[in-house]
Amino acid sequence: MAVGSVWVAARVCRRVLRRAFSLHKPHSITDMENTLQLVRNIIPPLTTKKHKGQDGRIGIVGGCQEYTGAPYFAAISALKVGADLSHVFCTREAAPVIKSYSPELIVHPVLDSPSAVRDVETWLPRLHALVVGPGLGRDNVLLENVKGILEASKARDVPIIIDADGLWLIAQHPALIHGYRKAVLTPNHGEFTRLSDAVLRDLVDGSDHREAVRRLSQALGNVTVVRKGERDVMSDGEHVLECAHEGSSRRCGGQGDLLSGALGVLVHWALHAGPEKTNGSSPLLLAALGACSLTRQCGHQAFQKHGRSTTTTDMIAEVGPAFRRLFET
Ligand SMILES: NC(=O)C1=CN([C@@H]2O[C@H](COP(=O)(O)OP(=O)(O)OC[C@H]3O[C@@H](n4cnc5c(N)ncnc54)[C@H](O)[C@@H]3O)[C@@H](O)[C@H]2O)[C@@H](O)CC1
Ligand SMILES: Nc1ncnc2c1ncn2[C@@H]1O[C@H](COP(=O)(O)OP(=O)(O)OP(=O)(O)O)[C@@H](O)[C@H]1O
Ligand SMILES: [Mg+2]
Repeated sequence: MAVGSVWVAARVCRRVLRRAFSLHKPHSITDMENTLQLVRNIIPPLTTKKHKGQDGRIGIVGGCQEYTGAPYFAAISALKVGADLSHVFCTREAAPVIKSYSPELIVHPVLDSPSAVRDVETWLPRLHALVVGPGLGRDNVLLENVKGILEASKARDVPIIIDADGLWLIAQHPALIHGYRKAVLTPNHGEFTRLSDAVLRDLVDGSDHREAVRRLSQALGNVTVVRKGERDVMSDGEHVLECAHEGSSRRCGGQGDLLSGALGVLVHWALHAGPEKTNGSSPLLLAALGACSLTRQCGHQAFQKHGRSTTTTDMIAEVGPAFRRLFET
């Protein structure tokens, strides 16, 4: 790209960011640009010196009789963002279906087995992050196994992203995640309401999303909470970030799964980058901001091409170009 067009791209990006991100207290435009620069800072360089796996080995826990698409969307998104290996831990009957969607994924048919916790535990030392919940369903046997997987992951200090039916489990047993500083919860509107009803004693002003998210995070012992919606609002109980990056008006299923898979990789990168790259900011909040802006950019680009017929598969095809546009120009 010519120097002139690099400059124009950077300027366009800065303008987009000015509109897109805001911090809890009024901050200058420079502050916002700095925040995006911190997201860029955590992205590992592509070099010839690495071995397979170094840029991320991500596990997805989910996939059952009813839902096979959600874990696929999360797992393939993790790969497309830049992870090297993506594992899916699902039920026996979901496994051949998920395998048939893509040869890129490593699929373990263990989630409904009596040895599920041990089976996943043997993989934990090799995983950089676990995304729990996409397409998990609400079967009690599976949820019991997931409780054990969460305990084993915490004991090993593995970063955990909890989404979808994983959040259903947390709403019933908040202690499972309370105070775990390497956890990120990604509720949609309904999931956020369910969690707040379960965890918060006093009512929160529903119109003040920032305060509602901050309060929920605090009540859960400062786990990072990302509330998805017209604007994505995220907090670690102390700081609040907001992402209103232009997305699309399509609300087809699976977009949250794309976000959770992308977040798995970005959380690993952010934690691995170290404090000198994140400049004292919460690595999990930076990862969340990155995943939200990327998902919305994918929606925007896919919608420009496909309009009303846009589906999550079209958005996944945009992950590469969207990533470049946001983080590599
Ligand atoms: N292709 C697939 O396999 C997909 C599977 N999915 C899975 O489907 C399962 C259920 O996820 P859902 O997101 O449908 O969760 P829910 O079953 O909690 O919600 C069902 C629907 O009810 C509505 N709703 C719920 N609570 C609401 C509230 N308080 N206010 C307004 N509307 C509310 C929402 O429209 C929501 O989509 C999860 O395992 C999820 O991962 C989704 O990820 C979509 C794609
Ligand atoms: N009203 C909206 N306007 C613009 N973007 C939105 C809106 N609602 C959600 N999004 C974006 O869509 C993405 C997925 O959020 P959504 O609330 O659809 O998740 P979800 O319901 O968990 O999805 P899934 O169907 O995968 O379970 C997020 O990046 C979010 O920013
Ligand atoms: Mg969801």
